[in-house]
Amino acid sequence: MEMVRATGLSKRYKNFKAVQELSFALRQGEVYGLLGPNGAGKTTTLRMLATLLTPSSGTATVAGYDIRKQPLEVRRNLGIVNGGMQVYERLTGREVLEFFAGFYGLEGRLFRERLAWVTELLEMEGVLDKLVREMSSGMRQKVVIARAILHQPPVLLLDEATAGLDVFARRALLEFVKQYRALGKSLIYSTHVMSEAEEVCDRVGFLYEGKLVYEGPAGEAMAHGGGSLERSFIRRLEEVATQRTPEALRR
Ligand SMILES: Nc1ncnc2c1ncn2[C@@H]1O[C@H](COP(=O)(O)OP(=O)(O)OP(=O)(O)O)[C@@H](O)[C@H]1O
Repeated sequence: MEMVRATGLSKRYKNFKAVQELSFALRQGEVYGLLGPNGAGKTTTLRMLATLLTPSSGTATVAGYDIRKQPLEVRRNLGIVNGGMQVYERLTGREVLEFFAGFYGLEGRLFRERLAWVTELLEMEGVLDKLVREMSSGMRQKVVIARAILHQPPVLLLDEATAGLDVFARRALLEFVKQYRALGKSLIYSTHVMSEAEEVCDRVGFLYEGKLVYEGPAGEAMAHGGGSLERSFIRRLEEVATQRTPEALRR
């Protein structure tokens, strides 16, 4: 089953084409790596899927719901972790989660059950009663992820989720990705860190200047780079860049 289906998804900022005619699918129970260098259009793509940005053309479905016509249903079925770890500095982890749970109508016993669920899944016992302003980056990131999955969305979008994390927090994040997938959930994992993609992604798409220039199973992509996803990625992007360069400049 397809949990996300993008069809000709595009975003223009004035005359600049940030995302061009993107078509791809996220299947149930897989981690799809959206891989691209800075500025390739990863964040723009994920924000459109999460109904935080309106596409210029094209559309997508999330869990079968159209992002343009059914944004509320889309939001109910999706969680997104993007753009830093800003959370309310003066609240404790528990208070942050209680606040967000309200948006999903999770109260009383249901909230306590979900809190127990995320606490165990993310190993965040020590974080709940700490003030956000006293938390490390890794602890903050756990709160950010916890708030994105309190409603147990079938689709989770992670945008450069390991940026700024130390080795332990990064490891915890990667293990969480695998565990969330093991629950039958579907994830889009955006990154430019190829070693992370090698570890957690089932399929990958290479995004370059707003276009999908390669898509395939992670193993196949690695094989194109002699066993290295990084080599495969660089090779493909160089190929595309060369094709684009006028003949005269190539000589
Ligand atoms: N609001 C905006 N107005 C104009 N241009 C924008 C806007 N937001 C993004 N862009 C441009 O669109 C392109 C794609 O940006 P986007 O943030 O989606 O890339 P990204 O792949 O997530 O990169 P990064 O890894 O650096 O976050 C970039 O060239 C960026 O400068």
